[in-house]
Amino acid sequence: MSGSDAGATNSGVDNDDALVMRDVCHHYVAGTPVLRNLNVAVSRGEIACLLGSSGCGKTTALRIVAGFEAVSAGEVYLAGQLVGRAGFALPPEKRGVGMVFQDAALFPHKTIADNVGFGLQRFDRERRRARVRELLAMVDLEAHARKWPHQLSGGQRQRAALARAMAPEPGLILLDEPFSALDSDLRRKLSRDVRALLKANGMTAVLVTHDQQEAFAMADRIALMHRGRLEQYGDARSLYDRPASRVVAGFIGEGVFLPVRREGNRLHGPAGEWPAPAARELEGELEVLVRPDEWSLVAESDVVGSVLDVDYRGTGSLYRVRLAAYQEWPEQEIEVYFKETLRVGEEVRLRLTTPPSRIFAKRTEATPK
Ligand SMILES: Nc1ncnc2c1ncn2[C@@H]1O[C@H](COP(=O)(O)OP(=O)(O)OP(=O)(O)O)[C@@H](O)[C@H]1O
Repeated sequence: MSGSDAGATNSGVDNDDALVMRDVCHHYVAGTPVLRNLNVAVSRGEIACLLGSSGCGKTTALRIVAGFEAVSAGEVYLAGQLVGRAGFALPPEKRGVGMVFQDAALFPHKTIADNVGFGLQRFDRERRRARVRELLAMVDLEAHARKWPHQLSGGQRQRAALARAMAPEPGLILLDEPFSALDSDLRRKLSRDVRALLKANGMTAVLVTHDQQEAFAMADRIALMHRGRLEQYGDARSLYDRPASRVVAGFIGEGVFLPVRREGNRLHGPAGEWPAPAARELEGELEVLVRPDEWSLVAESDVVGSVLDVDYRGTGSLYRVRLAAYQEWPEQEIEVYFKETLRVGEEVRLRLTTPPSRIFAKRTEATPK
């Protein structure tokens, strides 16, 4: 494909989508795929997040969108325009994409104001000054306009980097682990602030992080990646409540997998028995995900456990409990969350408040983690 194809649009791509990654594949080393048929679309004004553990390919995906890496197969569209496919990659500077990196990457020998104004060369002097002032006010750094980057705190530098990326009003902002160098309180605050700023300015953004809390705090939709594949793409609630796979269930939130067995229309396990779901493909040896807040303490129950340890959480505590053998099921460790105070070693009687709904085929040695 020639560079002149860069302006081509594709009728199959929704023009409301700021970004479409369609069946994107990538490898650095032949035979070792890093991205496998990745499909992600981001609507205009939306904040999306690529979430996953280290090495799952999220930074590679972001670099492909920015134009720093080419795809091996598949296509990338920005605002309906084809910008990447095998053998063709529109250069980064022609993509209208702003970037914020983990370490801010401000120019060390430019003031904060000059950093923010860097992408505004096409503006005349007065307009540029006014826009820089507006942006510095937006990220609450007016008082620091004449300082050098090393004179700012980490959080201030990230805000300056965001202002620099937003200055030319790009169609898309990419944020690569932007808060990972900051302490957890500041991360939380900055995630909220940055989301509010992006939303107030109608910006579209893609965030990369391995931190679920950050993804939940910032993103409208989260693409959970694992080993180069997309496991699920949806809002935080759907990932938490309705994980599409065991990988998602294990990555998002707390909880343990308990073994269960289907017998006819009943599920049997170490914490009782329940009606089985209709899905017939879930047969034989299965596992259910049980969240810590899905247990209740009861006076009467055959499900008995003893408290192993306590993680105090302020409004309540997360307890690790060892269930005694129940019917033919051996001992199991579970996590339970209660407001009640329990002592280590105390015996507890438990019941699941609702029948388990997140049911998966049991993982075997051959199943990827
Ligand atoms: N330039 C490169 N050359 C060869 N292999 C690479 C290169 N960059 C990344 N990889 C490999 O590609 C895979 C995906 O890396 P990538 O950085 O995209 O993952 P990630 O999910 O962003 O991880 P992290 O959270 O640790 O940054 C990893 O196995 C990594 O070792």
